[in-house]
Amino acid sequence: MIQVVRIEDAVGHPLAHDVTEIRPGEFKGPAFHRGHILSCRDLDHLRRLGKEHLYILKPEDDEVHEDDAAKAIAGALCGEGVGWHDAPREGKILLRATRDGMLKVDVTVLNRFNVIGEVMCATRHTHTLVKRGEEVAATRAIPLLISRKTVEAAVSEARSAEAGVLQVLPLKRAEVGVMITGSEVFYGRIEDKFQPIIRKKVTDLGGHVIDVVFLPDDDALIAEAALKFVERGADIIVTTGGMSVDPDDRTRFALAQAGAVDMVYGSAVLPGAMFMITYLKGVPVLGIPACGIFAKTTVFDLIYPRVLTGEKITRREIAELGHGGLCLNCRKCVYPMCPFGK
Ligand SMILES: Nc1nc2c(c(=O)[nH]1)N[C@H]1C(S)=C(S)[C@@H](COP(=O)(O)OP(=O)(O)OC[C@H]3O[C@@H](n4cnc5c(N)ncnc54)[C@H](O)[C@@H]3O)O[C@H]1N2
Ligand code: MOO
Repeated sequence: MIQVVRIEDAVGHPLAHDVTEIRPGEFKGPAFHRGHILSCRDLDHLRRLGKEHLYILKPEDDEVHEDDAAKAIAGALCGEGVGWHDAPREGKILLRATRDGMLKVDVTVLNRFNVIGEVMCATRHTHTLVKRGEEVAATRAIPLLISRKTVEAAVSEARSAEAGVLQVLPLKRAEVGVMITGSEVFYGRIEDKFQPIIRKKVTDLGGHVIDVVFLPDDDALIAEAALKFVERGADIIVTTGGMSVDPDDRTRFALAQAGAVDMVYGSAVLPGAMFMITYLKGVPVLGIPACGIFAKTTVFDLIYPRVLTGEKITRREIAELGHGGLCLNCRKCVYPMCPFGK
């Protein structure tokens, strides 16, 4: 139950909720905290905040205070690698990464949770790379007193996500084998431009390049080199070039001959329509088309971190990249602070 009283009559009573003050460009936050015992000295301050009345709360059994609702739903939303340590502020809880890694949001369950009404959770995009301590989401109840049934429905919806609606998955420090294909590079007709690009992308995400091998457009040699990397214990193999439509583009055929399975060739992303991912004796092999030497960011940057979390990439995961998968080729690339891959 909520009772309204004039602020003068609330003196000596605890505040029912945080009272917000906003001074543009200067401050936004609680001027008074829930539980603060109101004194005469507070009255002018409250009037400056536009408050002439306050609530006295007497929650019924079937009602929950916003702070308690926020704690219940936050607990239900968090999976591994996500948590919070601060008390609710103005009824809201900020959820943070408790380790470095990739934020994974169960968007389907998040949408079902937010459709319930009277509760909300706003998140960063799924698959964003985050550092320990960074904000990943925030959640709260909308009313000051919310029905217990609604909180229970929200908690149960959030828990329907097996691993939690929000997780931060650690990235494997991968040992990566790199195969640079193309007879023009192998025979020295042109200088290789791929090696430094791949090395940087691998090391930036904590990986180590085992070796870089150069190969002509020859099925048998490409197949043999890939199998050798598997034998040498590579966690991931990256191949470059030879991914499009001419007869010398052999990489995907060579890998199939080597025994690679679950191959997805072609992606709903530009740059990177000619991308390939396949699995050779369980080792993911990522084929980067030659656009990777021209464009700073490609489908590789979207998929590679996911592979480092151990996610199995199928046609479905590649297809889902189509929405938001068009890079605008900005003069100065600011990825990931742009719509690409979101
Ligand atoms: N008629 C069509 N042409 C192209 C298509 C298509 O569908 N129809 N796809 C285009 C797309 S999309 C891309 S991306 C590229 C993909 O090319 P490939 O991965 O097959 O690359 P290559 O044919 O082997 O080489 C293309 C170009 O890049 C140079 N290259 C390759 N590797 C290196 C390297 N390590 N260092 C320096 N330069 C490299 C190569 O010499 C060629 O000039 O195809 C489009 N074309
Ligand atoms: O694989 Mo290519 O992007 O579509 O240039």
